[in-house]
Amino acid sequence: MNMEELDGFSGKEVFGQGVCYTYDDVIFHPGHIDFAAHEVELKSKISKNITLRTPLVSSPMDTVTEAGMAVAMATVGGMGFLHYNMTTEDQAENVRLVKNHTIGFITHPEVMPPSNTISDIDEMKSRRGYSSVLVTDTGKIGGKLLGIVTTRDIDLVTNRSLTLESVMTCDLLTVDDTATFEKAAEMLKASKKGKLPVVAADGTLKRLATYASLKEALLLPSAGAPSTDAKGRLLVGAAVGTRPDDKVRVARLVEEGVDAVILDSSQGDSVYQIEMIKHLKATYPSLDVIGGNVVTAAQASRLIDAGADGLRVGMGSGSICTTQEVCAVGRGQATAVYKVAALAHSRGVPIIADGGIQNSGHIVKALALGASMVMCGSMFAGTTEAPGDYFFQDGVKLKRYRGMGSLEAMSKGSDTRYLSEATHLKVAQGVAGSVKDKGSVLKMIPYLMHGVKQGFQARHCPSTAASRVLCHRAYDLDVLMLWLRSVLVACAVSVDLLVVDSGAQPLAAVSLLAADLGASGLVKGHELLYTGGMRMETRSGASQKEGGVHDMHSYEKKLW
Ligand SMILES: NC(=O)C1=CN([C@@H]2O[C@H](COP(=O)(O)OP(=O)(O)OC[C@H]3O[C@@H](n4cnc5c(N)ncnc54)[C@H](O)[C@@H]3O)[C@@H](O)[C@H]2O)C=CC1
Ligand SMILES: O=c1[nH]c(=O)c2[nH+]cn([C@@H]3O[C@H](COP(=O)(O)O)[C@@H](O)[C@H]3O)c2[nH]1
Ligand SMILES: [K+]
Repeated sequence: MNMEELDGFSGKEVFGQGVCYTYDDVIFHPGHIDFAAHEVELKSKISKNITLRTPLVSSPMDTVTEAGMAVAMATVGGMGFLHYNMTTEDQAENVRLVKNHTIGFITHPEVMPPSNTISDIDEMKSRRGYSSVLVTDTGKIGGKLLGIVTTRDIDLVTNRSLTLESVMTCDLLTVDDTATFEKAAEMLKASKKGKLPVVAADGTLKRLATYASLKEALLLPSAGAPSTDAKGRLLVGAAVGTRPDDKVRVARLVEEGVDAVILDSSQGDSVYQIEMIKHLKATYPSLDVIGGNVVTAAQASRLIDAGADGLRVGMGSGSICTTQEVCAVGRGQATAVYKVAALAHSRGVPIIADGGIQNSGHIVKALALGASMVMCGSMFAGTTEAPGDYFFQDGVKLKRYRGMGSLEAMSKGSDTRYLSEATHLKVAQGVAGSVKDKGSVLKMIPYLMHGVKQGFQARHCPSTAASRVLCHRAYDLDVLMLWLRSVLVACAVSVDLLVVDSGAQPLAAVSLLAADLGASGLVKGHELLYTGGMRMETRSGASQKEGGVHDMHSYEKKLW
């Protein structure tokens, strides 16, 4: 029995044909299931020194990741990367907000000064959806707390030009800022109030606990532990550029405690980026620096040589990207991930598959093809946590989503990056548009991850298989040998017991070495990939069509 008798093809065969493929072009063969989906462990590295429980990160785009998204991503075990289409001080402030966040509290509630009017709240409600505000002397968080205005204070008031000072409730139940989440939850429950401002000893407003935020924290669908640093603060990353000013920017972000930076470029293999990586690694040895974007082994190799702790892979695959159309460079994303991962794996550097993710199947494919982490833009755009206000168009609730290389994003702040120094011409490499409201990422991600676990279960990438004996009974010896071969390929170096009974119903038992114990499903998946045990094929146009919904008069696609 040899490899040729296994059905399908290895990654090396599929991606070595002179054609580049994307996620929808490839499909994996299922394996044999002998463990439950929830046993699949997806913890994985984003860079050499940072491991996340959920292998998902949000893209540094100005319609995707600011502090609110970064907090939510870290809350569910992933991580957010703050965009840098804002001043250094604003970005540093965003890092600070994430680092100071306590799960279950709202770190930046809506606050107004007492001189504002009820109509200001009406305007905020139509824009942001919130209908209560806290009133402080400065109109900001950190000011002295004076009162609260909720719907009950203003619903029946016809004169909307009255000041908040004249309608606010001043007799407030508050909690001091040293209180734990549990204490705040107890107080809210006992008081039956909806809002509990957190104040310092000097009466200044620190944050807010609400019935809804506590309920969310308590009832999240098995979110598990958040991503935290050594001090227990949420992890946060940030994007920066490769201009001289960006060195000053990184210095400020490091001061605020940023955990990793991404050098944000469509073509990371440049002298500018190599110089920046060397500078950052020499100046901040404990800061993880992620280079990119790259799509070839040669590009990856140069950035790894310069000292990159991780790499971001993808060029033109993003939903809002027009780089392949405008510049004629890029690569099909499945091929890019496979090729860069194969090189980076051999050098011990994790890679992030960036862009083109439309569903949980694409996440499975990215991870199974060698990525350790997946970065999404459009998937998380339009969620509650994404920056920007909701608006209605043709009765549909939408939020803006745009490429960082779109004219709209460039004119917001990154002009200097795009103006060709000699000609001062702007050429867009992305589009601006909108996406539908998707609710909260706190709800979306647990479902997405369960889909991914089912994918790894079907593909047979157990995280705990190493701790058990695998048994298989087959109706003939040939089929049994095929099964055995696939197990041996998957676990090539860790078998310590092998029994084959070739009786009427042949049976094989394999006991795997405990040395592998604790290896995640992802590590197992990569082992399968590089030993040829991950079997796959490309899909014809017709088979892709068959793989989607077809021949229905009408249907509703609901994932959870
Ligand atoms: N992943 C993808 O497929 C793509 C992503 N994007 C996104 O758009 C944004 C901008 O990407 P880019 O235009 O590639 O940004 P970039 O900042 O890397 O490059 C802009 C221009 O500035 C030049 N440059 C950079 N550092 C320099 C230095 N120190 N001195 C002189 N010139 C320097 C670059 O060579 C390039 O011509 C990023 O957010 C990126 O993620 C844009 C296109 C494609
Ligand atoms: O060609 C491009 N022009 C742009 O303007 C642009 N903006 C972002 N990106 C990249 O797309 C990724 C997000 O892709 P998705 O929406 O498919 O998740 C992001 O993570 C980026 O890698 C761009 N690419
Ligand atoms: K594209």
